[in-house]
Amino acid sequence: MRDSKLAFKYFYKYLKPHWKAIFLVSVFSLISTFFQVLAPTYLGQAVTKLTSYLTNGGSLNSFLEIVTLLAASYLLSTLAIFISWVIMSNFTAHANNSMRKSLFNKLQRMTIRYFDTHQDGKILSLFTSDLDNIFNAMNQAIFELIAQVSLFVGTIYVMFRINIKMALFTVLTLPLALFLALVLIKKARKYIGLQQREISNLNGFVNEQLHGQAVIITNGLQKQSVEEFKKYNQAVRSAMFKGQFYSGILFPLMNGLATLNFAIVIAGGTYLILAKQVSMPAGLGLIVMFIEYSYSYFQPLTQLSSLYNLIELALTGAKRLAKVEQEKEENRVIDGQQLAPLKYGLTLENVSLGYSKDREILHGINVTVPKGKTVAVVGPTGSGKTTIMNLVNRFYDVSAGKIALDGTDIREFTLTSLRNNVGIVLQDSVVFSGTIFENIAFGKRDATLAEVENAAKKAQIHDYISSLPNGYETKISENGDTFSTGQRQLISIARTLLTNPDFLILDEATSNVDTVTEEKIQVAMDEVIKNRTSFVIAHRLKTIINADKIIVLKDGSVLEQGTHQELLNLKGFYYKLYMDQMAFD
Ligand SMILES: Nc1ncnc2c1ncn2[C@@H]1O[C@H](COP(=O)(O)OP(=O)(O)OP(=O)(O)O)[C@@H](O)[C@H]1O
Repeated sequence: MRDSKLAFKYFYKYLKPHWKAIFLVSVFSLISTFFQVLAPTYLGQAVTKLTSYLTNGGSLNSFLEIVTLLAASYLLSTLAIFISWVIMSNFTAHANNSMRKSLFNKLQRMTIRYFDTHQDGKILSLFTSDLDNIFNAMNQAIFELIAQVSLFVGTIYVMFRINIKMALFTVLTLPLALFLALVLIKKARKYIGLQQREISNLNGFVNEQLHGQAVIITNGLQKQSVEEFKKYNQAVRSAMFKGQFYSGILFPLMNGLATLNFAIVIAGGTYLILAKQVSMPAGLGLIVMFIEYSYSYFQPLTQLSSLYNLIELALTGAKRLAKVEQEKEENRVIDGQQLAPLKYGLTLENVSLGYSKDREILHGINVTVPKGKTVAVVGPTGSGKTTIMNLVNRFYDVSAGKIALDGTDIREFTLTSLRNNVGIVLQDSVVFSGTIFENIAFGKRDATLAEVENAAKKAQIHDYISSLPNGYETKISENGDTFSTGQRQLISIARTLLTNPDFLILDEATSNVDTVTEEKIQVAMDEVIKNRTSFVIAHRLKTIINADKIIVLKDGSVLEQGTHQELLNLKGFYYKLYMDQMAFD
């Protein structure tokens, strides 16, 4: 129930600005219904007039007048529908646009924890299936709901005004129709919600598989992958079948009941004529009129039940989008301090972190990175190197202790000023679709070509870019095929050099690149850390032997620290790590 409230609130928020358009759509749909309800009375009267004219010489002119009114009713009803559709298509596109914009903006403000804990495919589903479902439902449901409900009420009212006995014959099957509609709609509701969840799970799985396709192929895991996929697909199929069955079966059932109703109306009308309760022309007119009415009060039941599927999908989508809107955002510390140029450096004081409450990853870390110095963090995989980087950039906040820049807790700076001054070169560097120029100038949109070239030269990637036929204007495809992993890191280093951050975190990617690129990365790294305060997360120890200080991390605690030589002299854990790597090289 609370979830439905959430969905309605969501719709209210995005439809409220369009209240004038919704009002106009309502007015025109009511006008259309009015003429639709009026038309059968003209139809009945036309039959009565025609029968009178044929049997006892009634006036042909009055028959023609009624036929003209009948045609006018149909025309005006269609015109009103047309106007509603024009208004509606316009405002629903606008409302959907605002929803899409808000979702994208919200994602920009979300914490990294959200992205760590939600699969990409599921997030993508919000844009594809959920927003699409909402758009489809808004387009069809708003008009149809108003039109069909008013048609239902209007038809019943007019029927009883015209002839109570005929009206009673006509509504004979109504209780059964309502009962069936309610039972089946309840069932459909359950399975359509399930269908959405299963589709989202399937999307998440497919997305994950696509990302890991190379691993799947190299390990010959295609078969397992297909087996796993079958389970997700089977779950979707099962929910889809039940959802579609219960919502789809309503349509033929209602049609069947409507046809049965025609027979009841004809029988009822014939009885009234035979019992001499109405004249033959009036009776025939009533039969035609009530067949039309019988159709027009069953039509809303049929339409609403087929709309139900659409509405349910939209409500489920709205619930999910509303929940995303409620997600915790990054605390941007809007009223915080601005970070001034670094004077002393960075300190980690007794820093602990657990991504979850029950498992601490870092335990009381103490590190100082003096201004202009390079501190390298080394340690076995899973020791917490990347986690430290996540903390300095405030992707996550410390569970205990404090990280300070020039003595001020980094939580006191505005997030923008902190992030503008802390540059990051990730191990798995990302390139975006666009030109190479745009990719390097990503953090400094107003950079000139000369500045971009200069950064690329220092990052050892200029020669490669120049060798491409379109140079800096070369378009990079979405998955960055133009560049190898190492080259992507060089692009990322060039990007960082251009923004010239005060403090740098560099997660080196030398572990899976060829020796030539490795050397280039080494030169680029030396260039980017020159005269800069930096943290280097090192996987290959020979890349950081010149660091001013090396922190050796093991199981989330600092085991040893010192210069390369000091640590070798210790003959401890670092010494062993280094010797192992040298032997391997
Ligand atoms: N977002 C996260 N949520 C929960 N646990 C995490 C998250 N990121 C890392 N961890 C856990 O924290 C521990 C330290 O991970 P981290 O990535 O910091 O290690 P690392 O030293 O950088 O490893 P590697 O050398 O393999 O990159 C690991 O046990 C990992 O499972």
